[in-house]
Amino acid sequence: MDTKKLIVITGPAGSGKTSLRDYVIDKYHAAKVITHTTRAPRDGEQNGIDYYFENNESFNQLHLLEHVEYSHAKYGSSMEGINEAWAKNDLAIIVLDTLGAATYKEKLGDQAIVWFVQVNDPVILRERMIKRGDDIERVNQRICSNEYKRDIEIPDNLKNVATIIENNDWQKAQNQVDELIKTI
Ligand SMILES: Nc1ncnc2c1ncn2[C@@H]1O[C@H](COP(=O)(O)OP(=O)(O)OP(=O)(O)O)[C@@H](O)[C@H]1O
Ligand SMILES: Nc1nc2c(ncn2[C@@H]2O[C@H](COP(=O)(O)O)[C@@H](O)[C@H]2O)c(=O)[nH]1
Repeated sequence: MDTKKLIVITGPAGSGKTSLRDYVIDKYHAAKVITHTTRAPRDGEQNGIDYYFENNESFNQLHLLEHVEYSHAKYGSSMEGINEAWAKNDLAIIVLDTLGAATYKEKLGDQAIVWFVQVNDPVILRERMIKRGDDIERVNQRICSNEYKRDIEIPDNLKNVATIIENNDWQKAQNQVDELIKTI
């Protein structure tokens, strides 16, 4: 059995995927897989830490395992990125949209452990994004995007694959993650 595992965190924008990823990194020392995007950095985001920020030209030159468009920006991840993370720790972690999560499950099989983060009221998602400091126009544009609408609920192809993490309450979500980590 392969000892290297990849936790794939997916779910709606604002649900808390990145917060839970950082929790797993801080507490369990999982290695972060940094992905690439053409979207502009948010306040406080740093190149090479939060994302590799690309322009269209540099993005098109990357050798990616998968790539998607999400609310008018491009996102993509590479096998090199996964291997770099696995070189640091047998447990790696990546945040992806639901299309990417399905692709990883297909390509990595049991090595990919998929978690779908959700909240019980979508109104909370917008509030969290605004509170995070996101530009309101960009939040509104995102909410209108097909990708945002698609990822609000777990898609059929992930229903038998992903474990749902309820993130209405931060402490409860952390407790659920602690239990899940024990099963890996
Ligand atoms: N349980 C929670 N209760 C209240 N606020 C939360 C909770 N979990 C996360 N947050 C906050 O909500 C905001 C969005 O969280 P986060 O950035 O982790 O979401 P995300 O799913 O990664 O979003 P995106 O896909 O838009 O990048 C952050 O400001 C975070 O601190
Ligand atoms: N399929 C992929 N999805 C990715 C990748 N990197 C990030 N994401 C997902 O995109 C949306 C938007 O991200 P945001 O940081 O702008 O809020 C979100 O669902 C991310 O999980 C990737 O390389 N491939």
